[in-house]
Amino acid sequence: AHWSQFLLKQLASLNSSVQRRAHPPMVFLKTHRTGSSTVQNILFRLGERESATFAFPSHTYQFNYPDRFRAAFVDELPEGSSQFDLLCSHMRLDLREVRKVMPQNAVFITVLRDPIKTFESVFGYYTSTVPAFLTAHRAAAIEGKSALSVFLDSPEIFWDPKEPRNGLAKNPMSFDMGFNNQKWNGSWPEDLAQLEEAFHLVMIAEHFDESLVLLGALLGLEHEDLAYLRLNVRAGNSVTDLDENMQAKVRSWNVLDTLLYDFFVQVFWEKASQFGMERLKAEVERLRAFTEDVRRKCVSRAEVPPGELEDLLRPWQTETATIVGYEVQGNLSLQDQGFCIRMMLPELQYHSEALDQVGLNVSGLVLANGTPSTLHRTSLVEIATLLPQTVVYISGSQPMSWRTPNNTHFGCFTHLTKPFQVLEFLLTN
Ligand SMILES: Nc1ncnc2c1ncn2[C@@H]1O[C@H](COP(=O)(O)OS(=O)(=O)O)[C@@H](OP(=O)(O)O)[C@H]1O
Repeated sequence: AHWSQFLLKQLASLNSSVQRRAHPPMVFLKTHRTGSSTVQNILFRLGERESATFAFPSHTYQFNYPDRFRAAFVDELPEGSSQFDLLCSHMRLDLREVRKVMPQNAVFITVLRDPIKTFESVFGYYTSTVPAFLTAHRAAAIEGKSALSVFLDSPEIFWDPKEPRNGLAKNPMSFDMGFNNQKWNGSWPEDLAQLEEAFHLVMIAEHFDESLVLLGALLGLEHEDLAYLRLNVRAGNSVTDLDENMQAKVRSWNVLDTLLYDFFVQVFWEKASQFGMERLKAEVERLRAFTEDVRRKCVSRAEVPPGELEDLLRPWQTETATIVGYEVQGNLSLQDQGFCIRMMLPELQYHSEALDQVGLNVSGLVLANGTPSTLHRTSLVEIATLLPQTVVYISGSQPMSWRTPNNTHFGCFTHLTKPFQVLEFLLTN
């Protein structure tokens, strides 16, 4: 309740100084395990501050992944908005469908990471949701070996290309970008050329700060907009060190991702040289100095294990990976607190606690009058505290989400430690 109240206050001050968007609309293709949550957090903050209209998925926090994106996956345009300004949730790209939703002048951005690091991270993080990985994990447990090395010894044994949930099991970045990720085919060069044309900037995780400077130049952003904390980081003991032999195996299993990455690294340096290499270097130094100050101001402790984090600041964990987070400094002014917390707020909490509060503010007033009819998207916790009588049920296919019976309101189980207790509470009240 404490945090929610705080965020509500923040919202009130936000609403009183609504700033219109000064940037072109934007699509950020959120690729998996590439640093994309860090970029998304920058965009969430920007969009929130400028009262952008987000194109959010109508269910949970991603667009029916791993299905290919369809315009129908997007929630309705809110009343009073003439267009979507920002789309930045996980999806498997379909350019034509995205263009149906976003304005014509939308800027397209994504981020790619070294394919070896990406695959190691995807494997470690999504072991239990990708069937190919899970089977290898079980086989390895019997043999007492590392799951990744068992998988890489003979990936084809574990990988059923017809199983849609195996999308991330081979060339995960190519999969997210909408390619046929199974094998090279004749349409690859053409698809790649099309992507190069469509994307104004493909950020490179290994040159993250350089990427941010280019992003800033593209969108006219200040250092304050670009300061960031690395989000969604695995604890050291969840990361598998790969020797050269393993690295070679990862590379050959993910040869399309290697092609994709190498191609866009080259495109990246072309953009950088158009910007000016000396200028880029100087800007990166300034951005780093500024970001260092912000970090000192905001963070009292980094790499905090999940068990020691506030619910609000605890990142989503998977069965096989521990994700660490941050503790916020005490003694900050309310405004600084709002800024710092947003910078460390994990994706799911940002969705449910900050962005959906635009609706909550309205509903808060409406609730006071006892008519919940305009209650907008909000978190289950808020509903539980504010409106214990509301009948909320869990939609069968999405165990992480809930919605009201008339389908007008939904949310995600995000920072709840014991979601089912809350559900029980709701049902018995
Ligand atoms: N700024 C920056 N630069 C480079 N790398 C970064 C950055 N921020 C996050 N990370 C690393 O990216 C991994 C998390 O990626 P995502 O947020 O895209 O993951 S997710 O698919 O949304 O779960 C995760 O990688 P691993 O720790 O190797 O798993 C993060 O450590």
